[in-house]
Amino acid sequence: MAISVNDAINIISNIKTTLKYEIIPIEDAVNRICAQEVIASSSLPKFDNSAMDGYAIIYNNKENELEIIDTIFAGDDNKTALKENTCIKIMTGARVPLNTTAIIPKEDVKTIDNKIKILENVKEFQHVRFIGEDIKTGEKLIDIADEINFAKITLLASQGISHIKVYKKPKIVVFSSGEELKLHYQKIQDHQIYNSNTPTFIARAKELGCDVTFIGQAKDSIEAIKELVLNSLDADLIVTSGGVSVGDADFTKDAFNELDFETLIDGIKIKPGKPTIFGKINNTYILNLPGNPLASALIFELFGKILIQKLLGSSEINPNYIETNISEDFKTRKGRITIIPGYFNGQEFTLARKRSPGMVSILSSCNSIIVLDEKVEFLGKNSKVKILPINWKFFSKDKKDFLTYE
Ligand SMILES: Nc1nc2c(c(=O)[nH]1)N[C@H]1C(S)=C(S)[C@@H](COP(=O)(O)OP(=O)(O)OC[C@H]3O[C@@H](n4cnc5c(N)ncnc54)[C@H](O)[C@@H]3O)O[C@H]1N2
Ligand code: MOO
Repeated sequence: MAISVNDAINIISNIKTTLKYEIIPIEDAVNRICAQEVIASSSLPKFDNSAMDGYAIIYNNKENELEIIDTIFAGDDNKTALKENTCIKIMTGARVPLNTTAIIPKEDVKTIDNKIKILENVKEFQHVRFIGEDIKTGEKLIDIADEINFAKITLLASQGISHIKVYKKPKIVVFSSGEELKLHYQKIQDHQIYNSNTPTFIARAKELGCDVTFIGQAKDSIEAIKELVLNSLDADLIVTSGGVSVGDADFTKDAFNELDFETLIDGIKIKPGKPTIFGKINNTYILNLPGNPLASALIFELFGKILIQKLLGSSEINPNYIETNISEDFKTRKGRITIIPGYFNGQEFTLARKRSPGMVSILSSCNSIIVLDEKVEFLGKNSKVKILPINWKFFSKDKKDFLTYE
């Protein structure tokens, strides 16, 4: 029996996973989920250092002419200390000499022979970068289940960490069933269509960080589907599409049932994609999406992505949203929660017009979805909506003014 969207989300969010880990170079860790805590073993800066090319001085000497007694470069292990009315020439990043209480940028002094005279106002401790002001020893830098991105790699590298423990990528197997389907590289006849779902979910699961295998296309028979499933039981997740409905050739359900399939979801009260099935055989989860391409892609965006976040080992499993307004009036039939794709241009969200569940044309020009409550019948232009981003490298073909605020 079909269950509510919230119940489906709860079931998926609470599945048990057995995460395996591996230790990899940090350069390869981008988009992976961290399987260890990372605690800072050294402070950053490691020592008080200069933020400017200039002169290290004793603040109270700022009105006097100061004799240049030494030069320190970044990386020098210089031990010279400042004495009254002296200064030391210093480069950005170099450790400040003992007694330093201000750095004077080069351009703010006049040099007379081997002395400097300061031309500008000086604040005590200006341009000194203090030990630990960025990172303190013992501070937690990365948590278990955090996703590693380039900026976390900055943290790791800045601590001299070369390898990191991450969860193994989940293994996902994708196949489709349907006698009418041929793969995109096969010859087809007039009564046949290309299988666009399998390449779609292979691509999407890869984008989302999974290790994906395509195992072929099942003929519409219980035996054929069983064989494909049995061959895939070392995977964490099998994603299939088609064969979930009530047609005379919809064998997927029967095949699963003959394989001790534990049903966790048998239909979701949502439009499109109601006949979605989710369950497991042994330790392998199975997401059986409807055959209709838009329906299956939208269901994958809403539920499949949560599932993959879980299988990746991420702690971020709750879809987040952006509030914006819709660009035009919208009418719908109430009664079922509806997923609608559309385009958010940074200011407003425009709902896709062509969005029948069997279509393929629209998602390629959408960047987000909304999930509308079953009570909604009408939304006026400028009504608030909550959009869930699909893929966000948020650039635009149009030039946008992101500098001016009114
Ligand atoms: N009597 C009823 N008929 C249908 C119902 C229903 O409740 N009662 N539900 C409809 C809904 S909703 C959906 S969704 C579909 C689900 O059907 P299946 O999952 O069994 O999928 P198929 O029948 O195999 O295919 C549906 C449609 O999608 C095309 N398709 C399938 N696989 C692919 C693929 N890999 N790539 C591209 N296109 C694919 C297929 O050719 C069909 O046009 O059932 C409704 N019927
Ligand atoms: O899943 Mo069906 O495509 O709701 O129309």
